[in-house]
Amino acid sequence: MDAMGQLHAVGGVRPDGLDRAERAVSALLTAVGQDVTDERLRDTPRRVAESLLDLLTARDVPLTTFPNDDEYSGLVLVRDIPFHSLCEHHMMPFRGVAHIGYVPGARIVGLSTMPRIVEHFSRDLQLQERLTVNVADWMQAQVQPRGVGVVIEAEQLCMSLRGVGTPATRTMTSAFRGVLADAGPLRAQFEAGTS
Ligand SMILES: Nc1nc2c(ncn2[C@@H]2O[C@H](COP(=O)(O)OP(=O)(O)OP(=O)(O)O)[C@@H](O)[C@H]2O)c(=O)[nH]1
Ligand SMILES: [Zn+2]
Repeated sequence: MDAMGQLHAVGGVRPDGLDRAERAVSALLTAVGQDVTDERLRDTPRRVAESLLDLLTARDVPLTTFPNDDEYSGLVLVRDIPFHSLCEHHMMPFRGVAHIGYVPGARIVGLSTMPRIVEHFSRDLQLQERLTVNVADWMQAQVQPRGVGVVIEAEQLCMSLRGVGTPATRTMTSAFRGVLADAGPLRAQFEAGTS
């Protein structure tokens, strides 16, 4: 992160990264019994390598804020931000929605920042809990609001499609900072707006 609060890629392609990833996927598929010389799988290692590098390469997030000249002191809640990420245990997707609320201090933040910051931290091998905390801490550090609340509701496909096998089970995680960390009218408004 630079002095302007802009975030830069956490993943990314090294010069020979794509070729090495493609060879590694080819070896992996062979090891699990697939015939990668068959025409139908011939391009699959390249596609998988490109997909992974795409999913794991974060994009920069410009930080756009404006002076809070009107002294807005209520809750700003951006809800139902769709996202998907990859779990760090199985590299299977988890996906759902994020709700981000904040109470402005001296500055208000451009609303499109919220989906962008969720996407930024989603492009990594993640845990739902860490993703939630990453977003809350970034908002608190960069926007310096009076308070922040982040709730994420997601389905972990590693639980739905394999392992315990519970499709449609959703996990909710939350992180609260500043005035939203304590019980009170603003927190109650956040809870009402996200339920
Ligand atoms: N806390 C947390 N756990 C997660 C997340 N994503 C996946 N998990 C869990 O991580 C655990 C990994 O368990 P392990 O026993 O090491 O791996 P496993 O044998 O593949 O486990 P199962 O998924 O239960 O079959 C499982 O309980 C998953 O449900 C997440 O975002 N947060
Ligand atoms: Zn998993």
